[in-house]
Formats: sequence, C-alpha cells, structure tokens
Amino acid sequence: MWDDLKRRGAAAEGREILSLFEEGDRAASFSATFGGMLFDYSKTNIDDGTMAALLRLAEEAGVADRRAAMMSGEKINETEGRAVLHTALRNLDGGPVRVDGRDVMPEVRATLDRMEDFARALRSGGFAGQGGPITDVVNIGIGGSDLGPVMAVQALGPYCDGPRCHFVSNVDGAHVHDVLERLDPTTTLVIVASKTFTTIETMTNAETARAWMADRVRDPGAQFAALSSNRDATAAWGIDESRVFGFEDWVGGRYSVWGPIGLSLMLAVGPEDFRAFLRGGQAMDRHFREAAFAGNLPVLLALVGIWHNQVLGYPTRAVLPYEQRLLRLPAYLQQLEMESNGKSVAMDGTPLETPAGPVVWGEPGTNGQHAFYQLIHQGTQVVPCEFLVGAEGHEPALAHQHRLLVANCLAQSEALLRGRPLGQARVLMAEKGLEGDELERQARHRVFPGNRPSTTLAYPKLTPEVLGMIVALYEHRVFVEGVILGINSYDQWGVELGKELALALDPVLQGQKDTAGKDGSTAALVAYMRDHGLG
Ligand SMILES: O=P(O)(O)OC[C@H]1O[C@H](O)[C@H](O)[C@@H](O)[C@@H]1O
Repeated sequence: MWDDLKRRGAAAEGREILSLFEEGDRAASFSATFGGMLFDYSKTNIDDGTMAALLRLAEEAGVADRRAAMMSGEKINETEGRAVLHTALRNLDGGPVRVDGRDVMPEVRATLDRMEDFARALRSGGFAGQGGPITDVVNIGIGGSDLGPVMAVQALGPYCDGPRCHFVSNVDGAHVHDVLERLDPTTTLVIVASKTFTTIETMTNAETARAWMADRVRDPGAQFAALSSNRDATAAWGIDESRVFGFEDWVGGRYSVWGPIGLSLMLAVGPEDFRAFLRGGQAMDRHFREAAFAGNLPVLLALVGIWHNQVLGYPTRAVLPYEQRLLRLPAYLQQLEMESNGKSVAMDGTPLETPAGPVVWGEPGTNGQHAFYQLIHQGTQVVPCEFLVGAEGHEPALAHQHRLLVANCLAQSEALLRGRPLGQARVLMAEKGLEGDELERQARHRVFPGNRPSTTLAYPKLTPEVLGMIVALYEHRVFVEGVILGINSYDQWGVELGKELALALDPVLQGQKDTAGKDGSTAALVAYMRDHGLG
C-alpha cells in the first residue's frame, strides 16, 4: 500500500496541480460538506487514483473498527490501559457509553448539570466573591488544561457575556504576576485546572494565587474551584467538594475542553452557548461515525495530511485561520496533533514503518502574510497550508473588512496554486523599463514556483456550534492519522523525561547538590545562572 502511494507521490512530483482542474468539476469532486462547512482539498496534487489508494489505506488500516472500539469505550490507549471517550462528554442526547460494563453517561450528565448550576449562580451573582459579584476568573492550568479553554474563550469573544476570563499557564512567575496584578482578589474566582492535580507549574501557580488571595480575603479557599480527576488531591489542597468538578481518566488532557476543563469557557459564554459548542462536537462525531470515508471530513483531512507528510515528505504543515479570534488555534492544534502523533514506535513497541507527525505551526491571516508567507511562496521547502475562513464576521458594520479578509485568504491559496512563471515576471520587469541582464536578474526574484498545495475549510460563521465542529474535526483527524500510522495517539511519554530532570536540577540550582554526573554544557549553564543572579 505504502509502495503504491510512494509511486503515486513520485508521479505527482512532476505534475501541475492546476492541470488537474482541466478534467471534470474538480472543485466539486475533491471537496466535501458537512454541517454547513465546506472542506476543499482540490488544490492538492491528489488525483482520482491517489484518492482511491488513500481511501484503501484507511480501510486496510482498520480505521472503522478502531473508531467503533474508541467510541464504545474499549481501552485503545493501551500503554496507559485507558479508554478514550472525550466523545462521551458531548454525547448530549446519545445512548449509554460503557467503560468496564458501566454506563458513564449518568455521571457525565450530572457533572455537566453541576457545572451549569455553578455557572448560572456565578453569572447571576448568586455565587459571589467576598467583595461582591465575581468580575474575573483566572484559570490556572497548562497544556490540555489551558489551551482548549484559552483558545475557545478567544474564539467565542462575541458570545462572552460573563466574567472576564484570564489564563495562567507558564511556571514563569511573570505570567501569574502580570495576570493577578490587574485583578481584585475579592471579586476573583481562581480555577485550578489539572487532570492529575500534580503538575508542578499549575500547583506552583495555584499556591501563588492562594497567597495573593489570602492577603486580602478572609476565606481564600471559598473563591477557588478545581477541575481534576484526582479528587483526593483536590480535597487535600482544601477545595470544597461543591466546587470540584471531576472527570475520569478516559478523558485525555488535550481532549478535555468538552468537560469540566471547559468551565472557564462556560462561565464566559454561559451554559446555553457551551451546550451549543458540545452540540457541534457531537454533530461531528455523528458525521465521523456515519459518513462514508469518501465524504467524511475527518477522514479526508487525515488522508490529505498523510499524503503530504508521509508520502510526499513535506515536514511541516501550516494552520492559517483567517479569523483573528482563532489566534490560539495553531497552538491548540500543536498540542492536539504533535503530542498525539509525535511518536516513533508502533503500538506494539516496534519502530514505525513510516515517519510520523509533521510539525504543525501557524498564525492567523492576514498577519502571517506580512511575515512568514515569503517562505511559503518562494522558499525551498513546500509547506502544505490549511486555511480556515468564515463567510460572515460578527461585526456587520465592518463587513467590508471581512470581505477584504476573505479576499486575502482566497488569494493566498490561488497564488500558491498558480504561482508566477518566469515569462510573466519578465513581462513585469519589461513594463518597468528594465532590459537585458538586469531584467533577467530582477525577474528571477519575482518568480513564484506555484504548484504548492493547500486546503480550505470554509464555514458560515464562527458560532459556538461551528467551533465545536472544527475542534472535533481536528480531533478525529488525529485519530485517523494515528490509526493509519499504527501508533497510540493518546499517551504522551515524551514529556516525562524533561519533567524528571527539572525536578532533579532544582537542588543543583539551589547549590544543595553539585553538578556531578551532569554533562559539561548543563554544568556550565548551572554555573552561569548561579553567577548571574539566580535566586
Ligand atoms: O492537566 P494536568 O494533569 O495538569 O496536565 C497538563 C498537561 O501536562 C502534561 O505533562 C501533558 O503533556 C499534557 O498532556 C497535559 O495536558
């Protein structure tokens, strides 16, 4: 299968994507729609034969069986012995979902109800701070306990009518300092968000916030809430059970925004809009489960990803939302995709047959256009681009700006496709009055190779429901790519070593231990820090 795809990849090297548009209605054949969204992958070098081969790859890899296994609560996260059931968190009106024979849905619904009661009380002033109604919420968490809510709260700015939400993640004291400095502790709720409730960054920042609160508030604990699957630890930390929202180990950190980790989002937008976000996710789940692969958005997105990274060897992919409020989507997807699929061994521990996990990066358009698009258009590396764009903005009075935004997005994928050949560049230079060698030299700098692939995910408007669909779409894309590559997308052992070494370095930096056993570079860096003011 891979050999066949590699052959097709080699054949595609010398082919113009633009030439593929000469046959039939390519834009219609190489696109799919769902829930008002259009996923257009026609501007890639995938032809009918390649598409058929990619679909066969997904079939033969057992995506359908694995999908059923995931959604029915089997322990597909084999290295941690856990089920993978973030879909249960948005299974609003679905049937039972069993883990070890027990239906988890009653508890999921009960927790969602408790979150909603709390959100309503807080948003209406029924739950207040010791200085009055809650004006500000600080979510302290990192990784999956930060990126989902921070991304979604920004994305849904027009729907935010609750307290202002702030996010503290970095262990760098500057982060917590700069956030708390602007707030009044007597009207602030601090949410400690940590699945394990042991993450050093989060627990350190939480202690700092508690001390800040204790300075001005009689009962600081009363203005703390916890989101965790480690109830013993939340109790030991002193957070009252009524403000602890728990979840089970079958919710992976980077898949957790749909449940208690999404509390800050719910507080910001309100329970109804949070439910709309869940509904969007659930709709995508249904589509993923039911649609034939050839029209299945997550499957198609995954197959395009596999084609670009594993078959053609493009090492990165850029996520380029033409939607300022999706500012943090690239960071969110970096964790989702790179922590899930950045692995070197297959489920059985043997080395992978194919390389896995492209580097994911990006920035909102049009900002990126004035920065790194130079490399995307004229650099020596091919960067497959994934554009996202909405037909309608949230500012009717600024519809002309939105049109300009859309024009830029569409123009970029067109420019990547068409490029500008040398002949055209020469004409341009001749028009400027250049001649001879100088014309030739200047023209060469103005050539765009074109034939560079991109996809566009177009949606009507970035509502809570549409955001839910987009996030779930990318989650399932990761799943499909993971199954095809044969890896476990749901563990993250690669983050552990650095944590262990950081803990071991603390006493060394304090001077309680020497640098014996450290490599020369690390020892020299320790010495530098100690000589230059490390506290
Ligand atoms: O939610 P927590 O247990 O605090 O974990 C926070 C984050 O840290 C871990 O090291 C993992 O890399 C992430 O997947 C996780 O989301």
